[in-house]
Formats: sequence, structure tokens, C-alpha cells
Amino acid sequence: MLSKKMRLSSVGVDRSLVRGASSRVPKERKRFTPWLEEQIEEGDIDGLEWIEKDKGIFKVPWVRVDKPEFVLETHAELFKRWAEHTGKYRKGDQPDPSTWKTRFRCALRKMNEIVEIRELGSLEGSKPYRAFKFEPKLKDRSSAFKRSPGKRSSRPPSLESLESNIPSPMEPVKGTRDHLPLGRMLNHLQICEEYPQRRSFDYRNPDGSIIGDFVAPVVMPEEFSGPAYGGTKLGQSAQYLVEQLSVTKTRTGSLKPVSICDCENDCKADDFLKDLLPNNTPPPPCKPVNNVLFLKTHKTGSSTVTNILNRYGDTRDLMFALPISRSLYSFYWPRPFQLRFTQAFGRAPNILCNHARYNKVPMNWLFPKTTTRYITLFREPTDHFESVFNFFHLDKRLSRSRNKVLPLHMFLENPSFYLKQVQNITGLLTLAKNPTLFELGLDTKYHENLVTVRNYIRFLQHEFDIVMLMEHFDESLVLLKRRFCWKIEDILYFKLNERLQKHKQKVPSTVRDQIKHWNSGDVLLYDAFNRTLWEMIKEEGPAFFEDLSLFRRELENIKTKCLREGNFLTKPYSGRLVQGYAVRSDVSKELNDTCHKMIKNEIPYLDYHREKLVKLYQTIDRSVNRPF
Ligand SMILES: Nc1ncnc2c1ncn2[C@@H]1O[C@H](COP(=O)(O)OS(=O)(=O)O)[C@@H](OP(=O)(O)O)[C@H]1O
Repeated sequence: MLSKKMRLSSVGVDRSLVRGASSRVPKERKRFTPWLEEQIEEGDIDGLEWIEKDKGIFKVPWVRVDKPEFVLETHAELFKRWAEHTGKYRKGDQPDPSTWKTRFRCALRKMNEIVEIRELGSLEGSKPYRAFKFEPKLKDRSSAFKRSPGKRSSRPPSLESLESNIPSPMEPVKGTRDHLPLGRMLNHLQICEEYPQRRSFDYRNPDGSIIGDFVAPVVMPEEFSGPAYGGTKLGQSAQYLVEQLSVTKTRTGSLKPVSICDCENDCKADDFLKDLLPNNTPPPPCKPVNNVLFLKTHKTGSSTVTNILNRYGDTRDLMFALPISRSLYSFYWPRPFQLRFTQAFGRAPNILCNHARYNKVPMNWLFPKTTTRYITLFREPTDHFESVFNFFHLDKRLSRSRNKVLPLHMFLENPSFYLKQVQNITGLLTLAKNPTLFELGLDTKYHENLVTVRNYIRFLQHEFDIVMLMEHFDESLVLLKRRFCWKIEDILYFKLNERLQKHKQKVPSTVRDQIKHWNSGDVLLYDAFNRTLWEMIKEEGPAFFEDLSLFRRELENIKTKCLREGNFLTKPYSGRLVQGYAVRSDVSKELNDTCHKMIKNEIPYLDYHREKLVKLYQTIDRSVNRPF
């Protein structure tokens, strides 16, 4: 960090303009980050101080404006100074601490190089504060990220390295959709240079109706390739989307965008409301979450969740991320997800819910963390492993001779040995150890390293908003409904993909212990998220359980109304029979479509989405190309 003297002289700021002389706007306006660093260094605002200076961690006093203990002169000083610095407040203006604070908070949020460390903050007690950290700038990070040729680190990545290798500037401003003419995109990139986020833009018809939107990165780092993230090159991915954009442009003809973005005014209304509303004001009605990335894990009940998401998005005409090739039903799983595995529509997708292996950088790019909820689903590791092993016939895949199989109990006697016998651990065999950790993106070579596994779990705790558990399927869904502001009918389901009883293997306790030992990473992962789930449920209070009972009654109801009694079979994938359903012939008109969609598996649903998209494009093309 620069010394105070250097910092001040390097930007040529007259101190009297920044401090004290509040009636004038400083001649030279600084960016928020150096300005804030300077305020901390000055040390004259009560409570604004370093926690760990060498790590760039600091605290900001954070007293609620509506609290009796709030003192304008003390608690609003920092926020006032920023308002002065940006020319939003001048001496003689009416003091407006709520707005000052909101502006300050917005500025903080926009700065990708400043992250909040919630666990270090404390909003209780007589001196509440939030803790933040200055992150190294993108430029520094991307260069720090590049390895010198020939030097490959064999050390597993620490959490810090995992996190610092992530290009946070790809994250967008909360909830904004900017409208922008294609030709002015570069201008926009320059305008927003100070606020390096990824944005999405609308294209509109001359009458203002939305034709579609697309995503574009504001900053395209030259190269990001993380050890645990499959080496995605964002520069290329961005290029790819820009190419797709040109295609969209020529296809859709004359489009008239309505306005350009305003980087200065990106604050969300919620931010203002938080501080302006007195404590007892009922919270504003919640807004349903429509952007969801579901990391679909194998044999965890994930097809049931995918069906829920398919129906949710379908009834609202949301956009689904679809695998690029028509013959594909996953995003080239088990390869780590890449942008080029998805069909590009020239419009930001809302939902991803087919099998994809977690890969933070491109996923965060396509589904920005600030506007998308990330969810996934885990299963108790012993039952999970049995299901994976037997459903996917790993016994045959692990056997070296064609006509023999390697049953589960034999494999577990010396799993490393049997895996070494296999020449290429590809495809479904990648699930032969810690399947969940693998699907969530951790390279198998780190699975034995418990420090890395623990770090990775912490990383995932940052990444995912809700991790559901198959053993608590209904609880997980009710939690999701409540957190996503959904309705009970949005989470109704029929259990899909259940194996026939005769295909399920009873596993004795000794074998269960061996499974746990072999999959100890998954055990740690499951235990951690089991705790998280119950903590989240506890936070919901007693109303949660009322919702749960109501939900279970509705589940029974819909079953009775939709389904025929009897045993039915279906093939979710070729060659694999599982329990199926048949819709009652006397089903009511209103429920007919819902019942049929509730039993639709992921593959027919994907085909359905594809057809729906083609129809949508045809409609748009017809409307756009209509002669005036
Ligand atoms: N709601 C609910 N509650 C409990 N269990 C459920 C539920 N839905 C699906 N399942 C069980 O999940 C297994 C199928 O998982 P997936 O759909 O993820 O399989 S797949 O990877 O998509 O093929 C499969 O487990 P096994 O039968 O043990 O294989 C299903 O029975």
C-alpha cells in the first residue's frame, strides 16, 4: 500500500478539500477504493480502522440510522464525507444520513476489489460494525494467476488461492438490466470502466417491447485458468458470445434500444428502503427468484428437482440454458462446464438444471452470483454410493474382463487397486470416489487431502445459496420455497427415477463403513451441509413447519388427482428401467397439463424446451422482419 503522503500527492488532492471544507466539491475526484483507504489511514473517524492492515481487512462503523443511539455527527461522518467528495452533498444542504449511507453502501458494493467478510463483522453491541477486505485489483490478480512456463505447482490449492483466482469483476450490479445499442457497446465499456462488472443488455422493438437481451462482460481479462476450475479462458468465451451477438443482430434486423446504462445510478431500491424504513415497517413483499443455477448431481433425486425447475421456468417462459448439441442431454458432463457447451441465444438464460460439472468462472459469468441463486442437492454418502455404483453398472466398468463383474463389496476391499487397473477413468467412472465432490468441481487428485477438501467445502458454502439433501427432500423444498418467494404449487413433485426394489442392494454395516472410508470427502461435505440446512431451517422459525405440513398435504392431494394406481415402468435413459407413472384418464382439464409435465423426465423436457425455443425464434423473426 502507498504511504499516506504518496497517495495524497500522487492524485494531487488538496486535503482541505477532502476534509473539513465541506462546501466545495474536491477538484480531483478519487475512486472509491483509494478514497476509503485514505479515510482509514487518517484514523479520525471513530470505529473506522484496520483489523488486519497487512491483509487489507478493516472495519466500518455501522449504526442503523433509525436507532436511538445513532448520532449524526459521529455515525454518519464517513458517509457524509463520501457524499461531499462526490459532490452529492454541500454545506448548507439538509443533512440526509440515510441517503449518504445508501450511496456509500452502493459504492462499496460496486467495488469488486472490496469484499465483505461477514463473519468478522458484528452488528450487535454498542459499536456495531461491518468488516471488509481490500482485494488485489483485477490486473494484479490476473498476472499473479499466470504461471511461469514450466513451473507447475503440485501443491493443492488453498481456499485463498481458489477464491483469489476468481475474477469477481465478472459479477454484475445487483438486479440491473441495461439497455444499450450494439454500436455503443464499446462506449459503454469505457463508461463503466470504473465499475468493472458484467452486464446484461436489452434489445427492444421501437414500441419498447423487449425482443431479447444478451450478456456482455465489461472487462475481459486476457486469461483465467484456475487449477480447480478446468482452465477456462474467459477471453475466448467472451469472444464466443460476442460472435453469437453478431449473429443475433443480423438475424433480428432493425432493433432500437431505448437507453444506455448509467453506472452512477445502479443502486437497488431495496438499499434505500433498508435504511429509510423504521424498524416496525413490514418488509416489502418479496420478489420470486427466477434465476436459478441447479448443479444437478447424479443419483440424488436431482431429476425430481430438475422437473420442478423445468415446470417453474416453463410456465413463466423463462430462458433455459441448453446443451449446445441437440443430441446432448448434459453440458458435456463430466468435463468442467464451459460457456461453449451451452447454446447461445443472444439472451441471458434464467435457469440451468441439467447435468453439468461445477466450474465457477464460466458459471458465474453466465449466471451472475448477484442475480442468480445457486442450488444443489446431496445424498447421504453410503446410499448415494450404492445407487451410483449399481445404477451405472460400475461393477462392469471396473471389471477388466468382459464377462465378469466386480461387485460393490469386492471393489471396496481394495478400491485404489481396482481403479488403477482401469486405464482411463472417464465418463461415469469418475463417480467411483467421492462422487459429490467430483461433481461440485474438485479434481479427484485432491480428494485424499483433507485440508483441501475442508477448504473446498468452505468455498462451496460461499458459492451455494441452498444445498438440499435427499433425505430431507420436503424440508429442503419448503426452505427453497420460502427463500425464493415461491408458492407451494411451485414445489410439488412426484419422485422420479426410483429404481425397482429388486435393483436396490441391501448394504451390510461393514460395507457401509468401507463406503464411508473410501468416500470420506463426501462424508465431510454431507455433514457440513446437513448442519447448514438445519441452521437455515431454524432461522425460518415455527412457520416453517406449518408450511411443511401444508406442503405434504398438497403432495398427497396432487398424487390422488393426477396419478393412476398401479405399477408403471419407464426408461429415463436407454436401457434403464425405473418406476414410472401414468396420469389418470379422468384427470380434470385444469390439471391435465400439470400432471403430464410432473411426470416428464429430463430428456423429454429438454426436447420440449428446444422446440419451444425454435417457435419463439420464429415468432420473433416474423415480427421483426415484418415490413413497416
Ligand atoms: N423426492 C425424492 N425423495 C427421495 N428420493 C428420491 C426423490 N426423488 C428421487 N429420488 C431418488 O433419487 C434417485 C434418482 O436420482 P437422480 O434423479 O438424481 O438420478 S439421475 O442421476 O438423474 O439418473 C433414485 O434413488 P435410487 O432409487 O436409490 O437409485 C430415486 O429413488
